[in-house]
Amino acid sequence: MTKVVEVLANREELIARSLLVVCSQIQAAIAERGICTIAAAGGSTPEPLYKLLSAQDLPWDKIHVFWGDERYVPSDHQDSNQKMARLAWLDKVNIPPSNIHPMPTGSGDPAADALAYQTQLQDFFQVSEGEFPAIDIILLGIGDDAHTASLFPHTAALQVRDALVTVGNKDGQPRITFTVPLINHARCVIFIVAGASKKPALAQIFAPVADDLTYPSRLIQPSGELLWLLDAAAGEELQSLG
Ligand SMILES: O=C(O)[C@H](O)[C@@H](O)[C@H](O)[C@H](O)COP(=O)(O)O
Repeated sequence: MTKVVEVLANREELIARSLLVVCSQIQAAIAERGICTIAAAGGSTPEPLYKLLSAQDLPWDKIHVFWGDERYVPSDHQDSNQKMARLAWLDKVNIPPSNIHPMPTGSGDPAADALAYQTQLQDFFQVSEGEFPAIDIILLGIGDDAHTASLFPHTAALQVRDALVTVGNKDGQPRITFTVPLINHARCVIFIVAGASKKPALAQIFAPVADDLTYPSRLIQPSGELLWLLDAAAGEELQSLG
């Protein structure tokens, strides 16, 4: 694993740097394999990045978009990560609809929808049961509680090691989420974190010793590249880490 921590002066510079990094990773994946697979993060931080991505001249027909997690709501719900990414980004670029792979949330059974997405991933990446595909880029954020994707502290999802996708739990509300092993098999994981509210969580995530189940982002230790892109409000005390 190669781990890089970059602290940018402010949120605007963080998003500008994130755009450069993501576009570079996309171009490298396409150059190497003719295709790029990228998993979008939810929440509010990445939205301005998605807006900038929508203005990029990229070979969208070679780019496949997945989601690392999804709230268990209809795709037109205000809380939908899919809806946010479509409005900010995917509705504005010439990407084939078949290149967009949203997490299903419509069956009324989160476990069934998680399994359905897992099957979609296995079919797309041509992997067998027990195998984990290497997604080129997985974008992540962290919560103030150090969760990432929908891997919340002290939830069952943190322990799942034999599935690609599972059911997350936020305060009793179901989510669909990538599992820790699927994220850790990515070629490149990029955390994009902004705001002073994330400082306490970052201190625990980067601490030499802390409880992984209490601070789930600690579990993200990919075999490939790990990039932490932070604004100073969140990461000023981590400047020297690499
Ligand atoms: O579905 C979600 O909400 C995200 O996947 C979640 O993990 C998010 O990345 C963090 O909660 C940070 O959210 P903000 O970017 O809004 O701070």
